[in-house]
Amino acid sequence: MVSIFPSYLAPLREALLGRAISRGLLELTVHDLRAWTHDVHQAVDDSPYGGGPGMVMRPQVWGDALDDVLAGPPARLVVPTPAGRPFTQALAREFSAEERLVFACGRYEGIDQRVLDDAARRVTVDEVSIGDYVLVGGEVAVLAIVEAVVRLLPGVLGNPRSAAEDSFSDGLLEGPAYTRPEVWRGLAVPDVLRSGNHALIDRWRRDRSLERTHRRRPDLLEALPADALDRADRAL
Ligand SMILES: Nc1cc(-c2cccs2)n[nH]1
Repeated sequence: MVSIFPSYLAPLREALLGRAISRGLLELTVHDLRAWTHDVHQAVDDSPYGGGPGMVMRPQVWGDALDDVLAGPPARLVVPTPAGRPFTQALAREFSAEERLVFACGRYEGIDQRVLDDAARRVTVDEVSIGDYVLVGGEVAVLAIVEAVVRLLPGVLGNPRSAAEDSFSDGLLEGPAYTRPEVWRGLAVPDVLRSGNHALIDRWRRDRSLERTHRRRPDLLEALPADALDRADRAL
């Protein structure tokens, strides 16, 4: 990763991801973009051509940084931006199959477009958005993207079934989950979950997923392939 706030990416070395690094399941290197500045002020941005608010990140600095960081084994350049294509679970899976990913953390007003155009001459460049809202910099987006990608790597999650069964894997939202105690503040766990009848439990869970998806994300239902819903699903 390349960022002007390298410490913003420190959380990637905590907990699950930290353990994956120490277990050699992945390698993480954070570079300070200012290492590639040449002036005494270490300027990384400048006013936008054509006027307008904010600053744009300078091509020379980014160009030199990416020349160095993209050198070595082939990599895919991921650039978080509100103007990017949506980052989805499918894209997370695609990224998790890559040998190497390089993340460029820019500021909201963006990196000079020529940096991405020049990089696209050598590597695949993915401008991705983690949602329709505006952050100040790309670092938070990189934290989210890296967590979504790394959890899919073999051996990272304790239980591989989790990644296979989490929300979006079957195209539906995850339904409600419960654990002990059976009754808490007068609220009881649905009886079916304590019935031991796993066919019934699976059906109930599927129904809750369909219900929740229909209510909260009807767009996901529309996007499902025709054969994804069986007769029992459609009866819901
Ligand atoms: N989805 C999304 C990305 C971003 C930013 C990336 C870089 C600076 S701001 N905001 N929102």
